[in-house]
Amino acid sequence: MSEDRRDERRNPRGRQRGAARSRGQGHRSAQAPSERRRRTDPARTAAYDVLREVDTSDAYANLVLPPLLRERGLSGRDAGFATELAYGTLRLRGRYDAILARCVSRPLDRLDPEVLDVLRLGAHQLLGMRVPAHAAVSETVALCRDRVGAGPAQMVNAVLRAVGRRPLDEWLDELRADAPDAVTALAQVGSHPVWVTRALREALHGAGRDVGETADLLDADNTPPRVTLVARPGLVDADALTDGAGDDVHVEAGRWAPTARVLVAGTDPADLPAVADGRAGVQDEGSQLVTLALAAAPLDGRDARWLDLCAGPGGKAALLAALAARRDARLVANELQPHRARLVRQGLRAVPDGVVEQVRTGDGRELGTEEPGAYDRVLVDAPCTGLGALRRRPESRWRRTPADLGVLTRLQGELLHSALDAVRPGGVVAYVTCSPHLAETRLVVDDVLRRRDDVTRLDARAAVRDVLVPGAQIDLGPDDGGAGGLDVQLWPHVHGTDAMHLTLLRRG
Ligand SMILES: C[S@@+](CC[C@H](N)C(=O)[O-])C[C@H]1O[C@@H](n2cnc3c(N)ncnc32)[C@H](O)[C@@H]1O
Repeated sequence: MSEDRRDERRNPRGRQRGAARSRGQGHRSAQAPSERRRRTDPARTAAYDVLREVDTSDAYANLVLPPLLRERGLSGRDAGFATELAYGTLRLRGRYDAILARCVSRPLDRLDPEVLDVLRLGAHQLLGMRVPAHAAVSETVALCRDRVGAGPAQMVNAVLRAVGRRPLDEWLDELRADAPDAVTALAQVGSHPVWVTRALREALHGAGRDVGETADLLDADNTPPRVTLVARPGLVDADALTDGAGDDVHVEAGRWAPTARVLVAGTDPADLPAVADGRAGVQDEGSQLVTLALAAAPLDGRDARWLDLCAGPGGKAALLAALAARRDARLVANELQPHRARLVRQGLRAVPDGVVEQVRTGDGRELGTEEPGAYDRVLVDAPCTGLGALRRRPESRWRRTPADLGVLTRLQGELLHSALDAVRPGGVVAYVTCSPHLAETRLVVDDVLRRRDDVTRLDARAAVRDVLVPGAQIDLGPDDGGAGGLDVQLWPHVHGTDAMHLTLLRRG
């Protein structure tokens, strides 16, 4: 640790902790050595503070952590440690709670939330990071004394020693053996809520895949994705994406989308000039694929006016606009939330003048009535549970509830109806969700189709295959001849993308 960092370690009276001790001039308190308040590690403290903020303010960890690291001057290895500790603990919280419940004498929901978060942080250091057991326990006990108080420190010490007595594999075997059923076992080991685990298992089955893949899917959700960039066609050549960036920035081609490049070295994507000026952006490869597929879907007649019905924050709108520019088409981007509509405008800044007809703020459910039959291609990237992007937001799986589904599926159905009214006869609508949940994907589409006789389902798989990197062989699941054989469902554990769903529909 640098001298600068040591200088920041001051006790509440402004005294520097640790420095006096390292000079051998430590003031001895009247407390026994084991009770003496220890210095606390700033990286662990930062991770703890993030967990508390996420718990008490419903904050997103990935918005809380970076400014907190900056504010406290944490960088390099300390910042990396704090990040892995905070995000890893949030992701694997369900697994650790199942293990901790075996080491704590009372139910976990009777512990103070602050103490439970300290225990989770200790469990992640012991079982999920390569922190030596003695350091994991003693540093976490010190954190407990500093942030929560001396009272629970002894209990934290005893519980963490019990957790550290066995390796992770043994704990997981025990969870599997003792779980009341297979879904609970998967949920505990894979650290997902039981209802989410069940829904993902059903979604795999619904897509014709083996439910035995569920554990791999949960594992993939527990693995932070690499940063994927989109080179917006006509605005920047994908092979020139890193031009003007430092020598330490390296990208490699995406697996599926010709527009995709994966950041394999270098840090902040915003350091790339093409990203800074909007010719490129950060975008999951699955999002790129479904957008490219909508633009490529076969269409007879006019192809001049495209609509993005739910555009905020604008990743797909920017790709659509770049594609529209090359085809002399114009794009209207609609978004309900004014602040997200502003983000859409910002995301479209590199698109040539005249291509974006309008960024409008409004309820997409009304657009079909306001502008019937006015568009040739429409994207409905519907608001959804986001169960397909759990790997991006460490805490999100614990926030969603099954009750969210009822509200969302009604909205999704209404937006799809509106889109089908807004497209001209012969035009194409893409229904997209970043969730594989059957209630949000196939069931929404089937329900809308049952109520209308002017819509046919198109072969979305063929449209996706048409836009792939030349030579790429994509496994889109078995062709069962039904809707599952036409729709596309991508998976993190199979494709390395978010679990995006795509249905393509033609009106008339
Ligand atoms: C999944 S996000 C779209 C992501 C976007 N296509 C992208 O790639 O950046 C769904 C968006 O729909 C918006 N939304 C929610 N209800 C809406 C409504 N009734 N009409 C239009 N947009 C709505 C949300 O505010 C959110 O920005």
